[in-house]
Amino acid sequence: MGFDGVELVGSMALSGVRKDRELRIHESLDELSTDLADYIAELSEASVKERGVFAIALSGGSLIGLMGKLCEAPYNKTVDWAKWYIFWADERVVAKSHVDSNYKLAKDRLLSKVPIIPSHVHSINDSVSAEEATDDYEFVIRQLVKSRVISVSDISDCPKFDLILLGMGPDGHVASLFPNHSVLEKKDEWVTFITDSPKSPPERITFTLPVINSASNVAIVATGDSKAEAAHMAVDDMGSDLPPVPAAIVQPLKGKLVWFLDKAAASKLDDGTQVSA
Ligand SMILES: O=C(O)[C@H](O)[C@@H](O)[C@H](O)[C@H](O)COP(=O)(O)O
Repeated sequence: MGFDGVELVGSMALSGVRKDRELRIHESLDELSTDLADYIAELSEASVKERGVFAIALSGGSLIGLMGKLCEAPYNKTVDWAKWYIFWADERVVAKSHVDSNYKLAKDRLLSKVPIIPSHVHSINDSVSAEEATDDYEFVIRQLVKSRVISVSDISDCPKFDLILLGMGPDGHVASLFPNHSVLEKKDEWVTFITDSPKSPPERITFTLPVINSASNVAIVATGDSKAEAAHMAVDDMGSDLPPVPAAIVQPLKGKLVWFLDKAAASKLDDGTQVSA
């Protein structure tokens, strides 16, 4: 089966059809962090109950700091960490010990503080080229789909992660899918790479849009004034004249999309005054 559904989702964004997503807008970063931790813990519990495992993909940036409450009570004790399998929706092509590494960020701030099984942490190979690391990573994911650690989508031939967590840049990029970049057109691969990222560092590995849109759950977490315009362009109906920002094309085919925003990032939304309880 091809990726026709993903193309349909793309054209829905272009034609301005109202998108199916939940907005969670918070007064403070503290409230947002608590809600994000609750959301992740609930999805983990549901997935472990249903499948016995929880396959979660992380991104880099401020998202990881905002997940920090997961390391604290009650989550550090109540989450079934041994059932977590960790992946990266995108990674910078640098050594794992490099300050720019998304793996290092997650390890330092989150993974080293909770009892995750080290062999369940599927980071990207940092000792080969971007192209080889991409092939390696897709191979690893294919093996884990075969062994059902990751489900497979019934409507695309993509893996179906239980949760993909994305940050969003001020230009509306998610993972390493940048606006007006040919990486947005990649449909036949699960994982791809770029060597000309507008955000440093230039070499990056990323899930493709079909993989993101095949997940059971996708969350986009964006905070601060600098994200307000991109959030507006991604969340609100922009008509058909403008090319959609990458975050606007994140529309899970069958899964659920939740946006976590603070008031600053939501300040330009058509209904951005609605703060979550
Ligand atoms: O490796 C990366 O650079 C990311 O995965 C990228 O997609 C990030 O999530 C956004 O740029 C938002 O980052 P901030 O939340 O730090 O602005």
